Amino acid sequence: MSNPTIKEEALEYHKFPKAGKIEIRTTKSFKNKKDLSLAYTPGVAYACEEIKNNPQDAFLYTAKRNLVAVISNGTAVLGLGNIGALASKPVMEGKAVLFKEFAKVDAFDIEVNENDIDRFCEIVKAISPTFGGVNLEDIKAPECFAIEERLAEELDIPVMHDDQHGTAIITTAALINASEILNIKFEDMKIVIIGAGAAAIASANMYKELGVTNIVMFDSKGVLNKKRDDLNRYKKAFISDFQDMNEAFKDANMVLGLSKPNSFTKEHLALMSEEPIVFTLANPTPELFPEDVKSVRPNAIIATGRSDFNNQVNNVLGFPFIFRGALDVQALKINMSMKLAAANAIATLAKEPITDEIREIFGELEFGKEYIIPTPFDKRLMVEVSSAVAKSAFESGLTRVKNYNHEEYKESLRRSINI
Ligand SMILES: O=C([O-])CC(=O)C(=O)O
Ligand SMILES: [Mg+2]
Repeated sequence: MSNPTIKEEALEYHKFPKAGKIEIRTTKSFKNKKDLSLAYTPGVAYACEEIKNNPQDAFLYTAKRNLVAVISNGTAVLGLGNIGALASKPVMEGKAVLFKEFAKVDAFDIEVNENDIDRFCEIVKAISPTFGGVNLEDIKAPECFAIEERLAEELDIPVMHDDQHGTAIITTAALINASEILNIKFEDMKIVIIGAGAAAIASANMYKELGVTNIVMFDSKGVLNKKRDDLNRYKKAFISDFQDMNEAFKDANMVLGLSKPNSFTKEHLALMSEEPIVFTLANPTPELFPEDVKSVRPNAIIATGRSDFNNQVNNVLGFPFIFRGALDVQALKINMSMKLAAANAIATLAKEPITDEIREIFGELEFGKEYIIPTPFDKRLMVEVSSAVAKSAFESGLTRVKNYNHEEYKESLRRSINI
């Protein structure tokens, strides 16, 4: 990851003109004594009383309606590992920036010094009244699974572990389009997954929903198969009959890298089908760089998690818009149907001609091997993904709002970003 030019620039970026990347702004007029009496005492007490009598009114009188908590304990930060809560703060502030800039969602970053599952859940539950949604971030597996399951069950606001589902949704969108370009059916695919952490398990679960059955998964100790006696229940769900990497890669149609640099090699790629799908998503340094992939499989469909190559498969395409949609219908949960709706919306958008704005930033892009998913700057993501999520939440009966008009909602999203 060592890159001296960008390092200096990045540190300057974080430091000036003000330390960090976010600040709080007020949304109401606050100029005189009258404003003071409305915003603060005595006026504020009326809003408190309304909420006390009807908790639902918090969505009317407070920022809860548009506020997401980005919560981490810093145990699995990017590909940097367990760097602790404080050191994770730049990433969490970064997520708050993306929420705001891409989807107009307000987000507080909350770094929690707590690795124990029970205590972590208690902390999140205790602070949850503040928020309309909880985005769990960079929490290591397997703890992340129990934490998300419990919080999703016990809270009445949507909870999503971004590294699991944000990433899974994007890799699914990319897989949907890659398989269409290559004309391979999901049920005929052999998929190798390198890594068995949060994102890997969630991606594999979504691929099963698409109809993929032949998945072989590796963790840092090797292939997940019957011989292993050290697997937790999440990994056990993905044991296969394969014995090693060579056998796994033989004629495989896709490899999904969610691991670390060099966790598989060009020699492995050379065993794959002639036109494989190769997603090397370790951040910030991919398992293999695109030029290495191309050197052995020139016809591959390649994606990384980074913004400096084509096909950025990164959860930034998902979480801002998923929460936008979930917040707008006051969703109670984020279920599989909402996630699949998001993945399909992302996939479909890549097939639309790009806008002039995108052309100015990225040059010409056309649906195909070098452009399988939209860029994060595509404003239409907010319209398409958020509305797909909102509609699916409503149809699943998981919303507080009682009425939902899909076309009206889409129109309001378009208006809010002037497209
Ligand atoms: O932050 C990113 O680029 C994607 C992500 O969530 C991670 O790598 O943990
Ligand atoms: Mg993350």
